[in-house]
Amino acid sequence: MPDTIPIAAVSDLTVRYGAKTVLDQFSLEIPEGCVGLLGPNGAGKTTLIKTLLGFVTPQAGRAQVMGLDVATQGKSIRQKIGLMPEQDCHIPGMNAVTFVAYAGEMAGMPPEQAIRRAHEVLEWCSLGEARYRNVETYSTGMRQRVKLAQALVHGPKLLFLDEPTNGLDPAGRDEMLELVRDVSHGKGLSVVVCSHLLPDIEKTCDTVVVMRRGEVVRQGPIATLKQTGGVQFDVELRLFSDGFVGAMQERGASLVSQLGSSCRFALPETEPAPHRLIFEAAVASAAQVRGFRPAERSLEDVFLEAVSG
Ligand SMILES: Nc1ncnc2c1ncn2[C@@H]1O[C@H](COP(=O)(O)OP(=O)(O)OP(=O)(O)O)[C@@H](O)[C@H]1O
Repeated sequence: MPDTIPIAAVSDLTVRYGAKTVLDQFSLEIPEGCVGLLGPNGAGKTTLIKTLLGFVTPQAGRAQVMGLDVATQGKSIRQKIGLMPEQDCHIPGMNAVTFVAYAGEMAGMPPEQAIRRAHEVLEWCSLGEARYRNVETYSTGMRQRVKLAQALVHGPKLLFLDEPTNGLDPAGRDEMLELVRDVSHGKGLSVVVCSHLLPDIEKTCDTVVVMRRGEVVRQGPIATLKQTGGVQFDVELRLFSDGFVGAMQERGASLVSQLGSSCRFALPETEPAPHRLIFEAAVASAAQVRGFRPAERSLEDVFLEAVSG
């Protein structure tokens, strides 16, 4: 369970579309901070977000966002959150500043305040110079940034971003990820990012929730999920040495992988002092060890393991 206060919590939630059950007695606490919501297509991520926003009515269970009940306080929730949807959401014929200010008014801001904030937030999204242009004339990168601006204009405490880097080139993607990181780590907002791009999640999020077929199959801080439990170590040798591998094996370790002079070993789970074992093997085989550290799995490994189980 997360050790921070949940920004959203659902318990025993069941959501069906007709005869199709998408979430079945689903429970989850989303911690504060920047959280990645991952899962294969059809896992139920969008349905969960729609339910949290009060757009989909569950058949059973409870859901709360920032302490507000989704069933009875949907409007208050929508005024306190920002949503950057996956699909375009601009209004044809409207320029960016008018559109973003309109989004602010829809969230309950007085018109003058909404227009002032629209200018500020468009400037922050690097759209200051283009703010009087119709959004239809924008490039894909600019459209993504105007979607972020409309989600931020009313100063939400929680932001939902659905595929924020969709369709962006590498430069646009970096720019968007930097904005997301700044929002979540520099401005103190909680952010939930839905993305299929695991590197994007690693660059922006602290924790992840992995869903599969309407269930949570992994959850926790990315750094913790990537650990191999301290049982595996990466050892960097000056030169690869069969003698060193043999000496490690004699001490109960096994070679997991090798790339050039880098070797990954699985150590006995009961090994109390991995560093001593590595030094002893180096001395016994006259190999030069340049460094070693507990091995980490990639987020992709964590994800694949979670969704294939
Ligand atoms: N309005 C709807 N009516 C019927 N079925 C729906 C509806 N919306 C979603 N579904 C189905 O519910 C399941 C979960 O969909 P959902 O969009 O929540 O998944 P997702 O994890 O967000 O997927 P993706 O990554 O593809 O966006 C899918 O099988 C989808 O076809």
